[in-house]
Amino acid sequence: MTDLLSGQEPTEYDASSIEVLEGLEPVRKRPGMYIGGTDERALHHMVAEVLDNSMDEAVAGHANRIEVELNADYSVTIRDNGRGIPIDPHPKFPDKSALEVILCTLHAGGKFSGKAYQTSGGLHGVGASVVNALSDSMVVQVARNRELFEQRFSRGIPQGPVEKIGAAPNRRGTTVTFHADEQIFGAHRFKPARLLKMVRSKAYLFSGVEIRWKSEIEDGDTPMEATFHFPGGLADYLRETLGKATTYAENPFAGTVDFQERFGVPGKVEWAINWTPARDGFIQSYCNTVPTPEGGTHESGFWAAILKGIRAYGELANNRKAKDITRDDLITGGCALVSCFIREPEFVGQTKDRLATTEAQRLVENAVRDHFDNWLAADTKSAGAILDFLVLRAEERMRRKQEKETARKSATKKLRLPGKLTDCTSKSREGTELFIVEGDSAGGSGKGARNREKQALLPLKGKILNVLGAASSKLSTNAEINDLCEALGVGMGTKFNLDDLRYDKIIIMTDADVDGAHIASLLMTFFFTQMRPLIDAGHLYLACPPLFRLTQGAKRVYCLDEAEKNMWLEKGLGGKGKIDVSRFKGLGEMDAKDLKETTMDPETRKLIRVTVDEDVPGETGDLVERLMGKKPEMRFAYIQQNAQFVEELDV
Ligand SMILES: Nc1ncnc2c1ncn2[C@@H]1O[C@H](COP(=O)(O)OP(=O)(O)OP(=O)(O)O)[C@@H](O)[C@H]1O
Ligand SMILES: [Mg+2]
Ligand SMILES: [Mg+2]
Repeated sequence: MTDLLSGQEPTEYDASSIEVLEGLEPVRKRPGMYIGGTDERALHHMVAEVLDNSMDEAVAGHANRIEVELNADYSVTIRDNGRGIPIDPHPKFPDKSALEVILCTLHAGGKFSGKAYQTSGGLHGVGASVVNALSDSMVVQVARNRELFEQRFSRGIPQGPVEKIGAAPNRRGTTVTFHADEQIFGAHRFKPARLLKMVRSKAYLFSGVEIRWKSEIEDGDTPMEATFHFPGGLADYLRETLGKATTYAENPFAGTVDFQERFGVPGKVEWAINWTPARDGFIQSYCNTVPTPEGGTHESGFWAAILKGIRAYGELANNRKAKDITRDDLITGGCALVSCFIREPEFVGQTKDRLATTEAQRLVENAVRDHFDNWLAADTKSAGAILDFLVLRAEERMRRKQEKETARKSATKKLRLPGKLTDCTSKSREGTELFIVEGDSAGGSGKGARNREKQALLPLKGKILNVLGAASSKLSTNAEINDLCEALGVGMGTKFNLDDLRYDKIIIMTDADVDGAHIASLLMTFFFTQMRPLIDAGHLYLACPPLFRLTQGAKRVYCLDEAEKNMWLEKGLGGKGKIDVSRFKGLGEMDAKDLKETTMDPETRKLIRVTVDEDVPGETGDLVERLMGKKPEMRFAYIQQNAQFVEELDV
């Protein structure tokens, strides 16, 4: 089709069509980057992306009904009665409809400026196009101006232009039907129960929408048809979640505050919380109806309001012990739902797991605080019960800490600690972390980067490699292994006792290269064979050091791998000038500040909890393989899979 030689006008083969192909290719190559993997969770996330777009349309006030249908062939249809995706030619690509640009181009969307949407879950302009790229068939129908249009795609490639297929006198909106590509997702299939749960929670999050569910596939007692509309919002959601459990407050503390009315900025927050002796506490938070399983600023704002409120109430009630209540006591004891809507939210990571917008903290805290004070004052019976319950929890926690402290003190007295251990100063195990680092150089910047009170460092020499896989008789005579055991305060194999463990988190921090992955996998194998309960109790973690630092003017980002780097290069950081790429060869090359920010500081780092999946035979072997593999996306896939383990609750 090139035409310089033939002298013909290049008509179809123009720059824009090239961009479309390049645009979606990385999505199929590295689905993990865009949809968090190729596993069951990622598959279900495909529905979330399309549903989120309809929810955005509803929250913006343009739709009040959404239908979600799981069809017999496992394709999914999502229909809304919103404005309909625009189908007129796109100003930048005049030979294409906006619909095609949206579905075939990354970072094309109507939610960047806040003109068409005020507080949307969508913000990257990638969701719909990613689903399109990963579907072997996608059909989009748009009813606009009394006419019905349709365009078909396969694996992100249009199968023809957008066409008018009929009249639509009484209807408007968008209908998307997609079938996930088995080349990408293999044998994973949609689970009706899981989809239903997602659909219901969306309906709870926005009372202005009615969501209809229909499934042609049976799944236990999951209904084949249902209609969800919850005018009671989160308060009802919480009541339903808690079921018959007795609660300290008869009615949950629940409410909603419009930021526009209160603070003059767009958005709102809705919340519901109650306390019960019947179960452990939990919090499920959302921003613009997108679940944020890792929390973030809206959650911290919420807890800050509750904490200050309860302490102030304790003071009023002359309960001196109220001041001992900490945020942890609240979190472990309270059952909470928080949903905020803000403009241009900033999330950490591609899958929007944690909210980063700093302003949200202040907005939510201020909004909730007044209401909480009033609520406590108005219902002194509930308030008293909650206060007593929380004080009790605080006392219990302090007693446990005291016990542990004495245990640790006597343990440390008996113990000889290895000379190269840089220990933390905290006297109790609670909240402490041991970073196992590779070599002395990384140890150097680690010392500057750590939090002295809570974070300890143990450098291990490379030669430990030779013995980690060995039988335990050989292990026990090895000096490096002995140092490791002494630092941890535990023995190996049958001599292992979890109660003696001197730290809360054991974090393997190796270079983000093949050697590093090798050492990490050997260490994991060691823990798996010699100290298995430590893994099962959730104490073992992997640090995630970045591979690259990109700077553009004043903007700076760190990238975990090549794919993420390429994504940023393509997208730009939003700063001025050219993008400068520097590659970290090893942890030792990073200065303390960078190391802290990217890898060690609990506020900004990312950690992977190491888990053992019982259902998958040979999982550890496989895991070692994957971590040792040269491909960064393998590592990423592993990260995502573990994330799934933690987040199962928050579909
Ligand atoms: N159901 C819909 N109704 C109306 N417009 C839609 C609908 N679905 C998608 N769009 C339009 O298509 C654009 C692109 O959607 P896409 O999901 O790709 O990105 P996004 O929602 O902007 O951001 P994100 O990648 O975070 O989801 C949206 O910004 C919106 O303008
Ligand atoms: Mg979207
Ligand atoms: Mg898009």
